Amino acid sequence: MSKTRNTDNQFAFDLDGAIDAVKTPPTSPSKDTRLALDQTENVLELLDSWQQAGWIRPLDVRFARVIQDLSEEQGEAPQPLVLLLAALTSHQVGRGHVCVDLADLIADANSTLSLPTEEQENADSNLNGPEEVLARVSTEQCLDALGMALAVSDGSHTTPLVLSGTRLYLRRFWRYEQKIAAGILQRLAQPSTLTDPSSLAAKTLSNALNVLFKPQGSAGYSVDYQKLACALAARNRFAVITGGPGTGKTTTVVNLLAALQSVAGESAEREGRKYRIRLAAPTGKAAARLNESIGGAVSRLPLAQLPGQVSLADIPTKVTTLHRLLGSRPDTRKFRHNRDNPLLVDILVIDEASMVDLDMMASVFDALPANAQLILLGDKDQLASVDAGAVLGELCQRAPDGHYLPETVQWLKAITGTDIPASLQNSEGQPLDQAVAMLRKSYRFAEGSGIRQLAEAVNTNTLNDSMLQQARSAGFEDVVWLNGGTNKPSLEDAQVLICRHAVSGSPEAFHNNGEGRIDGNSQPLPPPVGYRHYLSLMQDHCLDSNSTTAKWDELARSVLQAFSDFQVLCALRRGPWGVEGLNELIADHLLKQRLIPRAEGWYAGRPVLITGNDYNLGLMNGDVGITFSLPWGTDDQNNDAQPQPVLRVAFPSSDGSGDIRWISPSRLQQLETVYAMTVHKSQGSEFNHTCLVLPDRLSPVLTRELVYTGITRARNWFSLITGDASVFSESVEQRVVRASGLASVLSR
Ligand SMILES: Nc1ncnc2c1ncn2[C@@H]1O[C@H](COP(=O)(O)OP(=O)(O)OP(=O)(O)O)[C@@H](O)[C@H]1O
Repeated sequence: MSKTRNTDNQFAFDLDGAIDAVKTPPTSPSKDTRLALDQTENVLELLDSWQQAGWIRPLDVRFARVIQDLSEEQGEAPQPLVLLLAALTSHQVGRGHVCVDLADLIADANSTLSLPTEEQENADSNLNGPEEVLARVSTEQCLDALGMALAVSDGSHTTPLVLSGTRLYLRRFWRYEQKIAAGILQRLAQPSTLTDPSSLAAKTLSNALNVLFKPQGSAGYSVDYQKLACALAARNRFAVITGGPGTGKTTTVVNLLAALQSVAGESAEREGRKYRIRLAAPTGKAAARLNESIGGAVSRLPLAQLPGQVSLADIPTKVTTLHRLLGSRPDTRKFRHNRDNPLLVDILVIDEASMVDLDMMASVFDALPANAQLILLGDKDQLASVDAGAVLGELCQRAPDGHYLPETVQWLKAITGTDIPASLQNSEGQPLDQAVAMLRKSYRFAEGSGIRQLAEAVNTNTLNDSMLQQARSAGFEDVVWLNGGTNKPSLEDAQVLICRHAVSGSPEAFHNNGEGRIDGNSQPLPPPVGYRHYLSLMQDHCLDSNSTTAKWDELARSVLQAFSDFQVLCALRRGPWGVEGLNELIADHLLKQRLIPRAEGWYAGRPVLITGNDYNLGLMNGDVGITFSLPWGTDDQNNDAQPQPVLRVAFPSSDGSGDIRWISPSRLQQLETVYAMTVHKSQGSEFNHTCLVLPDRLSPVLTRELVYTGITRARNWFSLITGDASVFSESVEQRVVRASGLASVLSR
């Protein structure tokens, strides 16, 4: 269809069906059926009413109005259906989708848009929902209307909306997707000296991998997936290594970097120059965690046995946040490093890549030199990023089945000596498949670990009665479903349970009272704890105004460490089962137990979560601090007065140095108390003991990915409290599917 300026009349034919449909809605005859797609005013009125009902954001309506204005400026009569689709596309981006697939929208508007949300569904509303408004509009009608609108293009010229097949994008997000796809494809197409197994580089790689990975003995895991992952990632300028908790992503990447430096050290072309490597993570918390684990892994490297004279200095151990790496600037989304000012780096490793949204990933590709290697690490099954996109999940969609081409299989055999299982081979595998590796064995959790079994069962949707029964009866040594025996506890009973558990961690509820376990290093594992653990440490210290800053720093470090031994996680924000309700409930209870001096405002012991990046203070979204009362402050109003205690919040420094930053509460802008944290916010963190609280009814937020992420935040102990026992299994049935075109662009 050619693009011409249109009048409403030209649309009459296309939209007849839609207008008709809205005049006689099939499902809700009592509603006002005049709101229709025949007039621009009607659609704008409808959008306004959806906004007033809280179904869509003011931003979504404004976007539709911008499209209207642009159309009018260009002498085009704004098309009602286009305005509606524009607002819905904007709404979907707000929900984390990259685009709207019109075919999905038309097939099932309700579940595609989640409008009205479950909470709003029960409200007494006379409104026509999208399902009713779009009933009998076909995908073709949408495509025709968009095809004729001047505000829409295929991306080849600048328009606010881009249509690609049946996917409708806001231009910005289409551009991000294109940039990422181009960055990946151009890297996958770059030739590598490692491709020829007889080359010096390939032989060095093979030798290095044989030093780094000793032959595996245990039956059933004779394939060393870590070694395969290293080989695949070494060969490609773009690679992804995915795996569940404790599958050795960090260990693998350290070995990979050592192997690559070996290759560089032996390379005549590089004259022995080693690669410039940077390590980054999306949040300060994730960066700090990698910082902690990577140092140990690097120190265990058998460097002396590696070819190429690799030294400790060649393997970085400092992890930075992506924002810092790219050079974020206050008040702008643009980074200091970009295409015109690329990063000075040969290899960039990004950990916890599931948390990286489309916007940030596009910025990474923008700032990366064209021949720099990018390696993404992460757990593909975790929740997707908070903002739009599910980049890692999409890139790893095919990872479980490998899809390795015959030439990849032969190359892997030559380099690693490993026979790739037939189930992972595919003569029609795609280029991206050849650069994605999945780690399949957990080294952190023992075979019998309940955390591991529960996480796997949730992930594969194979939860069964016997497993649930085992959790209820403390049959696992590390998992307990505290009120699993009650199908529908009263809110009061559940609240009492949550409070008690939050204080003590309920060791008595675990198998053998949580006694007698040993950790991976054969050391005794202390029983699970609750918040009393860190609060007692704070109360029992004997520091005073004569104590040095170093002593206070040391105390803050141990209190912060103790705080990370327990965390209540929940799915929702509002209501008694959400962070807001639970934070209040737990704080009140801790006050009653005299563990904190007050339950509101600022007080010693208050744990806080930073909820927005503050570049001036060097604090990042996700950073956790604990409030202390320090004895050496002075009254700001009266300099001659005796020193008064002052409140300061202790944050661990994000550079992994172990330093403590003491910040005055008045300087902190965006934060919340964090006795309870949403599972979303907990991504990238890990706690010795995690308690997951699920509400008394299902909502769209409760998904398999959320439950899996919640369980896998637990290192040693996991407890579950439910408002309704069935919500646990029912949540696992629901999936997060984000609309996006990245996988499809990459598979072309
Ligand atoms: N091949 C291996 N053989 C024995 N132990 C291993 C192996 N790989 C990893 N480990 C051990 O398993 C534990 C988890 O490894 P690692 O931290 O590398 O996993 P990860 O996937 O990065 O974990 P996370 O889930 O925290 O991201 C560590 O104690 C590590 O030393």
